[in-house]
Amino acid sequence: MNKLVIASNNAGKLREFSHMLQPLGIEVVTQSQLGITEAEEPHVTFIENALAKARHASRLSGLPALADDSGICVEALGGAPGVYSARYAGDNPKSDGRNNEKLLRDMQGVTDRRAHYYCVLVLVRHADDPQPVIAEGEWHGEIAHEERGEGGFGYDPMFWLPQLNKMSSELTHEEKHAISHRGQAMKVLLQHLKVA
Ligand SMILES: O=P(O)(O)OP(=O)(O)OP(=O)(O)OC[C@H]1O[C@@H](n2cnc3c(O)ncnc32)[C@H](O)[C@@H]1O
Ligand SMILES: [Mg+2]
Repeated sequence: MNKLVIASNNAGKLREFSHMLQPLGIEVVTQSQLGITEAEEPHVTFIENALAKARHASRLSGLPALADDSGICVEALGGAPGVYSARYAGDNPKSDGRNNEKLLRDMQGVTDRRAHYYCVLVLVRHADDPQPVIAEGEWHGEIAHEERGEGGFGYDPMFWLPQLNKMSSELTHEEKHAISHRGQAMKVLLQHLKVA
């Protein structure tokens, strides 16, 4: 398998995937480059949404497809926004800026700031693949009291890493991949595929 379609329209994820996969000589094409529209994400679990996205892109492209479903889960909010992270402040249109503002508002006066990112990656070799390759990762930190930093995407300007004394938006690509939910999941996925 040397060509893959990435079943995502999130520019931040796509940047991270190209950093991770290009050095391995895997040719990647994005679903939007092939004119494939976004899949529905109607499910309440990350894994079901990731499978739906991967199968959709593979069916329409005829290629193996890699999907990522991810989000941030905040302890004090009972795990929200979770699977709804991309559309926390509404989906017309989805906006990282408005999501972060809403999260800051919802966390006003909350002292327990613990949160984790979760990512599940699903690779299907063909649309009806009965044995999708599945890998997951978690990354623990805290929700900051204000936004900071220019790197990353999504909730990164709010995700505080106490051990590093940094926001995840202040990490380089390499630093983020070494420890992030997506970096961990990718490492496991590549082990399954015997690529790395
Ligand atoms: O479904 P696709 O097309 O891949 O793009 P999406 O943005 O809708 O992606 P998800 O449905 O998986 O929603 C995940 C959201 O969680 C957030 N998120 C996930 N990983 C993140 C990361 O590494 N850094 C910052 N935010 C992240 C970000 O807001 C995403 O929009
Ligand atoms: Mg999505």
